[in-house]
Amino acid sequence: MFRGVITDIDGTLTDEKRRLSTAAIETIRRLQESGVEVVLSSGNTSCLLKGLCKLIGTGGTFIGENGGVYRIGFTGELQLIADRKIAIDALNLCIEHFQKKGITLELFSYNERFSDVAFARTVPVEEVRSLLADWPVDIMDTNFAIHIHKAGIDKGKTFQVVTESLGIKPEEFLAIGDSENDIGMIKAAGIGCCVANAQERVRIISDYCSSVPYGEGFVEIMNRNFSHILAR
Ligand SMILES: O=C(O)COP(=O)(O)O
Ligand SMILES: [Mg+2]
Repeated sequence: MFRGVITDIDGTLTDEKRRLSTAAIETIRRLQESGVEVVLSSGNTSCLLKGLCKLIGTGGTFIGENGGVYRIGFTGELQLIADRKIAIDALNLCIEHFQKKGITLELFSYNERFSDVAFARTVPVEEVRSLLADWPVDIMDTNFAIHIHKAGIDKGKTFQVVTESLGIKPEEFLAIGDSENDIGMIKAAGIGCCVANAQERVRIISDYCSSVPYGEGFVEIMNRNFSHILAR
């Protein structure tokens, strides 16, 4: 029986417009109140995640910026896994490169990030990847944004750090996501799941994929794995 759930947000708890599924929120609340530790794990910023933990009703632990930051519970201090100097240098190269083409990158929450940078998918991610091919950075396409961070930063690695603090083994967690930035945690958990709208490279490494997309897919997988709690 799983003691924890680590879940992605955009595309997993939300719909394609990033609107949170109310059914998913209700499911998370019932799991958390029944003693299952629900951890939010996202490319989003820590300030958004702090609010989501409180308003959804998790235990307060989250991973943000694709693994660049995390917090344990509601009282933990925000922890930084890596600073973002190299990410900013890489971003500046991209800004210059696309400006020459008359394209201005739309940055997401630049001032609220500590470890990565993120911008709108108005440019081909493969062009960003080839531009930065020799840089010590990782580029993540989450279907909602393009992220650049120091090489090696990953939700899966930070998940291992978080589980140690929580005293719950990674194999006692169910992980669920939709995009390439979730692959590390999906592989590291006891069971790795994805929603029906997941990228193909996520589906092929998942133990189980829901039959319906987005937040309803999350609920389907929770009902399947926590029926002893949710079927009541
Ligand atoms: O921040 C993003 O780009 C997507 O966020 P997610 O990791 O919760 O899907
Ligand atoms: Mg996602």
